[in-house]
Amino acid sequence: MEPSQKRRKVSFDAVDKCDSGHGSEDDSTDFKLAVLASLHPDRSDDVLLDYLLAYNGSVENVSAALSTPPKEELPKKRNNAINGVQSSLTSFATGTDGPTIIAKPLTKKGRTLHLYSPEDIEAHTPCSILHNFLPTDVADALLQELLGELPTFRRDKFQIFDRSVVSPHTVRLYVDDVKTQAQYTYNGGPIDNIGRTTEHLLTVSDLVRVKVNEEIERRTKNFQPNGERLKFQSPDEWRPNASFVNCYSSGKENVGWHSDNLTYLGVGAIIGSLSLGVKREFRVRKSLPQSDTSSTEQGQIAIHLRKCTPERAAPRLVEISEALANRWTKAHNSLLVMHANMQEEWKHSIAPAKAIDPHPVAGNRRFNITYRCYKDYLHPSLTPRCKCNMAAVLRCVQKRAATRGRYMWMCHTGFSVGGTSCGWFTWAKFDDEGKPEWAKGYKGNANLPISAKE
Ligand SMILES: O=C(O)CCC(=O)C(=O)O
Ligand SMILES: [Fe+2]
Repeated sequence: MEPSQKRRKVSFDAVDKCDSGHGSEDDSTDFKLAVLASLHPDRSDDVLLDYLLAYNGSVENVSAALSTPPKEELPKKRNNAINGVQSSLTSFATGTDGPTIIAKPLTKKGRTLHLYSPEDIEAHTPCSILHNFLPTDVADALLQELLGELPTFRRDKFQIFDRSVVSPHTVRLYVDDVKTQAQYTYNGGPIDNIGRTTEHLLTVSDLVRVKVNEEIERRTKNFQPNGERLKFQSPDEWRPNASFVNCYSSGKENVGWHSDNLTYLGVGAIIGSLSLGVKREFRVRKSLPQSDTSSTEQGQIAIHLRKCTPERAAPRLVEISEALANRWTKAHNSLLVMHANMQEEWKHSIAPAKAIDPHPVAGNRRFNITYRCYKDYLHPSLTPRCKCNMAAVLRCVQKRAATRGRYMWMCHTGFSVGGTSCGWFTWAKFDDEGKPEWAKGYKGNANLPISAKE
């Protein structure tokens, strides 16, 4: 079969469309969830998943059921509740002095494992979190600035099949060098509200740069095999030059399961993600290849993007409840670092919140500023173009066991409103430092085929 034909499967990257423009996905369940989340933003992912299972995966039937007043009862099919128990992973630690990496998944499909301490988070996910990151006045100034910027934020619009969908939160991309970076595209078209990095975004960018580089070093030394860089991880300093800013203006606003789009970030991407305003729950889960036993996903892990009080730092097995979650110390100002391979192997989301504690300045809003280091050698003027003559997008295969971990360039036009994909794709080649063939200093292809047979 021609590679281009394989790539026509629409489910391949649909969640990307629902997540403000920087995700990737190749799981049809997630694709369906993304469509449903867009159509029913008032329902949580968990509820939508239950409905999907109950209606045998039919998006149409779920949507009809959810739209029918009075609310249709959910047919009983699953007996495992989505929210099982919550635990601190500290209670699973093996008692060694150094950080512990757990080889076996601790989560089962359908369970949420809550991580409260930074130690738990970094030992069990490719993330590290720092609470109270910025000096208070700096955080406040940035928050005020972003509140002033809000009228320029937009909802992403994209097309799934013949349906137009809008993202369940608003976004804006800020770049340091408008002249060259304004050419970035999204969903196969130009981005019409790219802004120049504002004064406070720039001040904070420098603080984030220093901290993220320290965290990369710590991560590499303490958690990566032999204390070395991962394959494709750049040896260069991480220098943010763009920030993708998300605003969730109420508890209903959310972002569905996705991994961030690698097109400009490149392979082994690292992201510094700063939260301001209302606390919200961040969920991560590892993707397992489709051939892996009965389950294709682990249960999800919820990272609390807020400071925990000492008495909550290591709860043992505690029944889950929204009330418990809402009693955590209100914290904006946490910096989450998503390390190399997170985007290739994990997905993340912000689930809708049933209740939120308003923030004294932001009200019901939460901002998330994802500082990104867009590579000059991945500028759209340099990357491959599809048959529509549009800059292609870079994706990593997460699901298919035979090609998992391989990167590809592919046409993305099919998801722009009114657009049709040409179906073009080609496997991508990078050296061990994550550089493509056309980059200065490229040292040869390390991304060899996993399987001889394509
Ligand atoms: O709001 C967040 O914390 C996550 C945002 C996100 O996933 C993204 O910008 O890609
Ligand atoms: Fe993301």
